[in-house]
Amino acid sequence: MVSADAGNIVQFDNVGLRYGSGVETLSDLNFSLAAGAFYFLTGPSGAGKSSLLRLIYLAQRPSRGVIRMFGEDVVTLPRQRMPGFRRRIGVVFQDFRLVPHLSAYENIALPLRVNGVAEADIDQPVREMLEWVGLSGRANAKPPTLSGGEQQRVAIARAVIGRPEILVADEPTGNVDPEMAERLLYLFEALNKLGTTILVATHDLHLVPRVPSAQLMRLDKGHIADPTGMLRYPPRRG
Ligand SMILES: Nc1ncnc2c1ncn2[C@@H]1O[C@H](COP(=O)(O)OP(=O)(O)OP(=O)(O)O)[C@@H](O)[C@H]1O
Repeated sequence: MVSADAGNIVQFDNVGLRYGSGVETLSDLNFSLAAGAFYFLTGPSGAGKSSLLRLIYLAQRPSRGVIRMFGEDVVTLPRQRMPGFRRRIGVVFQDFRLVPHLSAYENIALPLRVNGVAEADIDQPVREMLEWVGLSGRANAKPPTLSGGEQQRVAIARAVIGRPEILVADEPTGNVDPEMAERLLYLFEALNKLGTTILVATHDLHLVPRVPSAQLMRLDKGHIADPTGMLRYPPRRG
């Protein structure tokens, strides 16, 4: 039997998030993200974009509701299964979050080392990633000596070297110039064409038309505005 969420990589049912005892930061979120699609998440400052992304990359549990990732309920997921789920989700941050005393090469290799990949199987994928993001010549450079755009490309390479099924990026172009922002989007688009689901939170609405296939999710005061109904499940077929 085909379940209602077939084809969805993320599904939120009546999800709410409250920090402390205040009002809910996110309320009544009901949406799904289709595997292989490209989404922009926009909304004013404080709307809850980063909070929503944290729920998706499993850094935060909701206060209520059900979140399914890859078809499984992650709210009740046993703790020991979390690392396995996290490996399927790549994350890119506005402030890069690279390890400053490690070279670009070592930063990109880090997820493989953490996951216990044999040393002999590390060099080739890291070199391929460096080439893909156009930084083969900067392999030995440490993050403080790299430009913002270069650091973000290292961060993207690190996020995708483990071949995640979904890549979540929180304002990834916020600290780079417009030309570099375009270049980063091009990388996200290329990944998407290879089948990776992409979710990019951004203030910058200029980026949206740059990806003609992308769908727009707008968050306002903790609610998702979905005027076209595109985000509802079951996903549209054909
Ligand atoms: N860890 C936290 N503890 C308490 N409140 C929080 C926490 N994280 C976020 N908030 C609050 O939740 C609301 C939404 O914040 P969030 O960072 O998710 O919004 P955002 O849309 O990403 O904003 P911005 O675009 O400015 O980054 C804000 O009012 C913020 O102060």
